[in-house]
Amino acid sequence: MSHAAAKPMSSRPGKPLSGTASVPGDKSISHRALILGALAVGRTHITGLLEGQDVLDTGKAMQAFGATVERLGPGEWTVDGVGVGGFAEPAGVIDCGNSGTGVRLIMGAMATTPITATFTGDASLSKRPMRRITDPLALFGADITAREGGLLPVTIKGVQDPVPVRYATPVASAQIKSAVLLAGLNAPGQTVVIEKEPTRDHSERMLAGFGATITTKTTDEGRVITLTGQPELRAQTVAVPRDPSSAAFPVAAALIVPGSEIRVPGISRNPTRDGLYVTLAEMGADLTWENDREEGGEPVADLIVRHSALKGVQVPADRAASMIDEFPVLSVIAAMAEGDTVMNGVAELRVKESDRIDAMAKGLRANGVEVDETRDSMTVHGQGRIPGGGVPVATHLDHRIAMSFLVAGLAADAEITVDDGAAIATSFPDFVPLMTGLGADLG
Ligand SMILES: O=C(O)C1=C[C@@H](OP(=O)(O)O)[C@@H](O)[C@H](O)C1
Ligand SMILES: C=C(OP(=O)(O)O)C(=O)O
Repeated sequence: MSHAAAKPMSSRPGKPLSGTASVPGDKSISHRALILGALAVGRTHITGLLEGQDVLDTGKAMQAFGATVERLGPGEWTVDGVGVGGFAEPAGVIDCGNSGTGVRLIMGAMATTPITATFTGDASLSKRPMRRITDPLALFGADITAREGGLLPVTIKGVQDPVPVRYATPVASAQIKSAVLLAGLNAPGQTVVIEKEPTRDHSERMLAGFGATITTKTTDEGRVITLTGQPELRAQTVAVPRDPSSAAFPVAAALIVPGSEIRVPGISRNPTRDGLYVTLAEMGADLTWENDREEGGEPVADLIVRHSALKGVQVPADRAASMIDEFPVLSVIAAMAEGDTVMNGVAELRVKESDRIDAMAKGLRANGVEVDETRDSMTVHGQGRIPGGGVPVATHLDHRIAMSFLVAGLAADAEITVDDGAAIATSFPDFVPLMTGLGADLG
């Protein structure tokens, strides 16, 4: 992704949306399936893998560390793992492209093996904070150098005889938690992560699925996750469920385009990922869940969404982690609602692929929507309409900013343009055909 040419895109109001939106595999689970597959003994077989650039970059990295990663067909992959502690030293630099999850989890996975690796990424990833990962990895004994400010490129000299770590995450972040747990895999004894707010628990679920001993207890300190180090992970069959964060885009479009009704099958109902859906219900969204079931160790259901008259709400800070990637598109939905929507406790949005509070506020204002922001909150003054017709929105290599504004244009009074939609391929390569298949006018 590092040198992709800018790709201006636009969307405009049109007919109601209808049909089935089969969104791709979950990005978080896809990264973890490749990484744990690489650390297991035997051949892991994955179906429904997200073939977005972020995940493909993680697959390439696992190859560079000595695993064999092969594509059998669409979404169907195998990983022949090297076992915990079996990573080989990569011959070249590990380029994680646009992916915070990829780079941070892989740093954790290699830091307790006596090999050296250098990590880079694109212009967006190169601005994102890495000390939050390198600080706890240094506690295991890894020797780490970073560019000034704790930024990429980062070089990690993994430690031969790591010590286990007890670490309280300073911010709610599944990436920090997961990096520490993955490093703890090759440390003797028990590695403990404590998080005040629950964050997505895919690492815990999948580590248990691959045979690790891992427990989670809720205490006064928060969630205490304890992993017993040096397990033999055994290869698994992983069916990746569909991504609720990708589903948020067609769901949002159906809610705000008059006359729409769509079906979105197989959406995760994992409580660590469902904050957007809780919020939408409070706003008055017409959501019907059907066929509750389990897929790939995750609770899922099918969702039917109809266009709805929505009202603004207060989103509490303690819900932020469970919908952290959905705030950009929520701010579009909020603009189409009546009244103010206040999103609290969202400072982490400032260190994603872009400063998402700033990017959404500027793009919405340019398209006639009033927005206020503080360091860790954003308020959208909903007026039941988005005028649109603004100058092209700057997306800053951020897929979710691009998709959010393309959804906004479907319900705006006039066309909305983004300066660059190339980054959409990092998480949702078939976004355009999926949306046009529902009847949307965008591209
Ligand atoms: O662990 C993960 O797979 C992710 C965790 C979140 O990041 P943080 O841990 O930085 O909040 C999220 O924003 C990202 O898209 C995926
Ligand atoms: C923040 C995101 O991803 P990452 O941190 O993996 O780049 C995202 O997909 O919205």
